[in-house]
Amino acid sequence: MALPKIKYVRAFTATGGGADYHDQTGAHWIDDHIATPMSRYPEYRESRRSFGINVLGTLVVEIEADDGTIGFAVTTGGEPACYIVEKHLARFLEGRNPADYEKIWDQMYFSTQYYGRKGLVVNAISGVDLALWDLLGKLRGEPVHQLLGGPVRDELQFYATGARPDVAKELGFIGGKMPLHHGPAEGLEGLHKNVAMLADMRAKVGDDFWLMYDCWMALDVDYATRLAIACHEHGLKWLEEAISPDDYWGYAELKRNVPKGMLVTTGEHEATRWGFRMLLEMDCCDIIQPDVGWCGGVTELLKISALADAKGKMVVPHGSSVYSYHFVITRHNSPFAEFLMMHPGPTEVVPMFAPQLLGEPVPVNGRIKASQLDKPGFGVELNRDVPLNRPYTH
Ligand SMILES: C[C@H](O)[C@H](O)[C@@H](O)[C@@H](O)C(=O)O
Ligand SMILES: [Mg+2]
Repeated sequence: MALPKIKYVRAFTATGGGADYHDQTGAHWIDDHIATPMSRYPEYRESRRSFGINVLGTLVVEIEADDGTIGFAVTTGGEPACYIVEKHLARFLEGRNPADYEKIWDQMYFSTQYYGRKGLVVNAISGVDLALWDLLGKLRGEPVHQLLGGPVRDELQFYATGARPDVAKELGFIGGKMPLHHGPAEGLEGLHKNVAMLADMRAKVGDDFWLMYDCWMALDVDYATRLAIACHEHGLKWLEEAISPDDYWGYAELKRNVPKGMLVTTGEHEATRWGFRMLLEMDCCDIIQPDVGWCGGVTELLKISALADAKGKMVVPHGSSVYSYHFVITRHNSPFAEFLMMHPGPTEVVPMFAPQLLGEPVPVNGRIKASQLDKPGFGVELNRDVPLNRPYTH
């Protein structure tokens, strides 16, 4: 059955949380003195918003077919991503068959390679690719996970990212990943505080609940090694994104340095099959964590995941709501998923991309059943009460 052609591609911005989940107002655990590469500057140490972690905002991509069906997706990118979608990428979609996602992806990537390859440009490509898969699912009347080969398990299980693993345990999650608060610029005193916080949380959750640290690129190999060794007695399951995503050599060294039994993970700020091939072939980590809204979309994540599977590595995508859930449930080497706790405490489960997605499923007792992901496409609709701005047209 011939599918209707793509008629329009439109790009909008939205602010206030959602896909750019760091774009929060008021007191929130996700902006509470968290260590970053900017922590070496005291004026930028207290708040990540102070150095602009939320400067982009959300990119909303809409793709409308000839028959009026609309696929959409949200990711991080804001106004500059809108420009790239409207002025550059749209030409490779309008008039095309929505099922031609391989050729469309190839043309989006290689036409922007001279100024893209990672970051904002690949975020924009990812947003278009996700909207295309949403449209394809809606046109075929199937959830995206079915287009990817279908579930390999009956439910997803989640670990929770946030400042309260003790609450996450009560809520039924399989583990808790905490933000690291102190980096090298805060010296030995900061290192001791990091270890003490883990020890305190271990005492609260008991010996078997997973505890992880997310270091958000803030450390160097020496500090990360010392932190890993000091945290080992408190059962740290993994040290995440400890150093710069560009320092593949540093990750390979850190992975050799950490105590046996502790995992090194990274990848949320890596992009494309080529970037992840580097992480895998240089043995940088035990688990790769691509964000499907930043790494190239579903079309590219399929390739990244197959690379990792061939090397016996797990792929646990960075928290990206339904966009990763539909993928994770179809892959054996993705045995669990991340749920980012976006409640300010966090003491409650709220939809990760709130308020942008209507019908966004949330874990109950730390799980989402495959049957909850059975609507066409990614199974969500754009909340039209969220103010949208279309800064460019073509
Ligand atoms: C909690 C971390 O600092 C980031 O805010 C988080 O978004 C990301 O690193 C994650 O793995 O969820
Ligand atoms: Mg992370």
